[in-house]
Amino acid sequence: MPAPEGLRVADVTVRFGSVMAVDGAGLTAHPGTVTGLVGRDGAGKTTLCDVIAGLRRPAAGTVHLDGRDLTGSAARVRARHGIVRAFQRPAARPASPFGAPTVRESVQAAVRRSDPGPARWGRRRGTGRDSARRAEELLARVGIAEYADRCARDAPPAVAVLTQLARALAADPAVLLLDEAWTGLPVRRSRALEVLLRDLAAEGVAVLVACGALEPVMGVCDVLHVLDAGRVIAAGPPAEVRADRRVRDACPA
Ligand SMILES: Nc1ncnc2c1ncn2[C@@H]1O[C@H](COP(=O)(O)OP(=O)(O)OP(=O)(O)O)[C@@H](O)[C@H]1O
Repeated sequence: MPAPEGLRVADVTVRFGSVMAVDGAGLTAHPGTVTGLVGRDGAGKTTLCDVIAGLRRPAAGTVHLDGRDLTGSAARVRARHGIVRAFQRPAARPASPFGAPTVRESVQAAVRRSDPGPARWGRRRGTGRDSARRAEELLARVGIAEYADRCARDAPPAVAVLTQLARALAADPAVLLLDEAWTGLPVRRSRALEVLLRDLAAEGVAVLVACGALEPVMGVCDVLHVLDAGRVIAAGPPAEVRADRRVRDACPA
């Protein structure tokens, strides 16, 4: 059987009024690799990630996963096929009569919600382990087990980012999208995050990380795509991309 192709995004265009946020951009993210999407503030990274996750409809462009055209699919359908986005911050929710959830409850809720569905039968999860145990594994995996009983809303920024990552991992992603995951992480946490992303890639996940600067992702990515004003101006191995003069002009180190 041929190896799965992973994520293929082509010719995506998104306009906000007169602003061309993404201008014919494309990228690939293969299983077993960590791919970086780098560009300065406003380059179009978040908008392109939104398009990939199905949270924003582009004016043009296509999104394929393993050869399957998901361009017109809703976010929940893409998630069932394995395209999972880790958000930077928890989504704002109305106050619950049961009080704000703890970090553990937040991850448990994601585990319970992540029914693989027929599209993904045969993938790793779905062994019948209970959600509580799975949540504990995920908390330990992202390194926040000691914060499990803290209120998720009041957790330190680094713990909030890692809680969102644990929630995304609960869905057993084939493609994991991380937007600005390094923001606010202390050095110890960023090193651990790098190791975790490499481990996920080694398990066959296609990891796609968006970052506002080159240096934080140089050591962890196999391939970088650099966005400038919505266009991909360079793509390739990190060292090659960093040496490109257009990249030095367009992207903070
Ligand atoms: N909802 C929106 N309405 C209008 N303009 C928007 C909207 N979202 C993004 N933009 C504009 O689109 C362009 C790309 O924004 P985007 O957030 O995708 O860039 P980015 O590379 O993720 O930057 P940042 O790291 O600052 O989020 C910017 O000019 C931004 O101001």
